[in-house]
Amino acid sequence: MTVAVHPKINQKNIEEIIVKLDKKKVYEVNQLNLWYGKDQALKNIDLDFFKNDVTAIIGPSGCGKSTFIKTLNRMVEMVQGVKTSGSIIYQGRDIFDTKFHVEELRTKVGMVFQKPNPFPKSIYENIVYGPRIHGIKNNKILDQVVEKSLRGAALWDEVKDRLHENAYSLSGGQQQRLCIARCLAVEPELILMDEPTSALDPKSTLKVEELMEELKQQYSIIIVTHNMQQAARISDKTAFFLNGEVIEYDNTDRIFSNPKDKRTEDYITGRFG
Ligand SMILES: Nc1ncnc2c1ncn2[C@@H]1O[C@H](COP(=O)(O)OP(=O)(O)OP(=O)(O)O)[C@@H](O)[C@H]1O
Repeated sequence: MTVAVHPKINQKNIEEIIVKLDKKKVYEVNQLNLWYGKDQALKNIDLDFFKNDVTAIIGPSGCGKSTFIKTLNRMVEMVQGVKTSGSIIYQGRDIFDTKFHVEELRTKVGMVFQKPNPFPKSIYENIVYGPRIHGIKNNKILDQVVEKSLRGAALWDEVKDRLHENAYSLSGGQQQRLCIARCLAVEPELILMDEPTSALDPKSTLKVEELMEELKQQYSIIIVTHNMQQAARISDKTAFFLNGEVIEYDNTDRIFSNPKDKRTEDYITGRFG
């Protein structure tokens, strides 16, 4: 028996279709628009993010990368005069639905910022802060959370003998991994990272990148980065933003080897940005 196959379907895209069907969507962004007062910063964004993928958001300064990532956990609403339209579905639930409390969303979706921002407390207290808020009081359990989170952030071996020292005594790269550990301590499902290595030296950057490889086994990660090599090294998918729009979204190897849009090509080859 012969099976009729559409001429545009070949072995390669059959494999891609199977992978897509297999992968669970974590976020579905539909026709998202965002305005700061009268200025529109995001325009008609349609993007799907998949479980256990690292997705990189790239684009020139001011194109809306940070605004977009801060919309995913509703942090952008802290800015006065912000208006949005469209929908963002997280694991089947509309994040703008009043029944989906923002605290619950931010527990499921952790965030790591550009500059390491530990609390002015001990390493230990930084990690247990979130779990304590969630009602964990038992010291033995908190000790376990601290060890597990620091191991998860590849920092345990470096700090296990100084857990009660102030977090500010750590190097910048260690502080950033502490912030990742603090994020892991509340057991998120997905981690948003806004240029997490831009304030770090190359050695610490490499450590955080290696850590992301580990983390993606368990978490989905969406990362904003200015660093094209970093996007190419660590991500499965890449979205290229320009002037608040998504110009191209595809598998990272395709974006970097064979972009469809001339503007993507110009950006990744350094012609602007
Ligand atoms: N709090 C704010 N109030 C008003 N406008 C803002 C605010 N934050 C960002 N914008 C504007 O929104 C647009 C997108 O900015 P955004 O910071 O999201 O870009 P970006 O791509 O992350 O830039 P960069 O790479 O420089 O961090 C810019 O025009 C910026 O001026």
